[in-house]
Amino acid sequence: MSDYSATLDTLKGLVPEELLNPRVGIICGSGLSGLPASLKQSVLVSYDQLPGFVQSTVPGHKSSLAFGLMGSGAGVPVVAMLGRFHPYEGHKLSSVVYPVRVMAKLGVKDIIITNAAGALNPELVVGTIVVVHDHIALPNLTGMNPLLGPQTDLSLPRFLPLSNTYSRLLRKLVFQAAHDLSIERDALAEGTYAWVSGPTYETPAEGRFLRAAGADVVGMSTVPEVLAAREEGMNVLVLSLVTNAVVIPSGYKSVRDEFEAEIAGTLTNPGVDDVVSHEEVLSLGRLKGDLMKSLVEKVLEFIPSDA
Ligand SMILES: O=P(O)(O)O[C@@H]1C[C@H](O)[C@@H](CO)O1
Ligand code: HPA
Repeated sequence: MSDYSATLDTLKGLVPEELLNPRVGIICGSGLSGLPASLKQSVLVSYDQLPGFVQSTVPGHKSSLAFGLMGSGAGVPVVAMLGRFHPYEGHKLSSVVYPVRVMAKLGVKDIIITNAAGALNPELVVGTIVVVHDHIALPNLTGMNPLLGPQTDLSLPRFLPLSNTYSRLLRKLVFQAAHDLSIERDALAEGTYAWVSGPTYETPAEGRFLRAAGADVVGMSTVPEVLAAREEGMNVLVLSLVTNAVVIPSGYKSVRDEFEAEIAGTLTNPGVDDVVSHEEVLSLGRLKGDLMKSLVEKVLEFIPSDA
């Protein structure tokens, strides 16, 4: 059984009391660790100081929690993970969601989870921020669910409904925030996130499979955190930054056709296999980090204190 009290006691020794009851939790996705850059009264606690925390090992993820006040005016008390944990790093699912459970014990009511994701929906342009309204989690459907195991906390539900996972109120606030900030309409979309384990990116056929199943974007994180947050009773908002396209709209190009065109001397447009890289993912995070930051800050202004 996890010893949250050791983590909480350590935090009490490192973070001033007035910052220790954050209302909102934030998880920064790949390349998005600058989200809380303008925190007021910011206090950083590195994960290696915290019992129960593992380390983020992925480039673009820092291993620290940031406490502080975010947004305009007095600001909203938040705690932000500047780097997250992924199962593909070798972390157990219970470790991946441990910080979310700590956030719940600190009193977090609303959690804003961000990630970098590949577009499956060909209408989604790279750079779009997708407000996630649903998910498909093949790992969950095949027995890799962070809520599996003996029920150690009887106050939490054993059978968690997922039909209302993504808070309608918080999703609407994103569009209100975008409207207030005069962000162009096409910069935002709504969609379904498919969780895969990674660390491999999808083959084109896997991309088509996930698209056919109804997913708009795909990524290697988020869903475990969402499940733990919902189990803990938090309101959940997920924002996915589209960093690359997974399904190439033109689909598969036959190499036989290409060969035959080549020998007939009619080949004009030889096929190329697009590949995605983590560097590309991070560079999009840098490009769109400020937009994501202003959006999140504006949403914070609107979240009712009793939501
Ligand atoms: O932590 P997130 O989901 O933002 O990171 C994505 C998924 C992989 O960790 C990585 C692949 O580039 O980016
Ligand atoms: N697939 C899975 N995870 C990702 C991708 C992708 O194309 N891009 C960023 N994270």
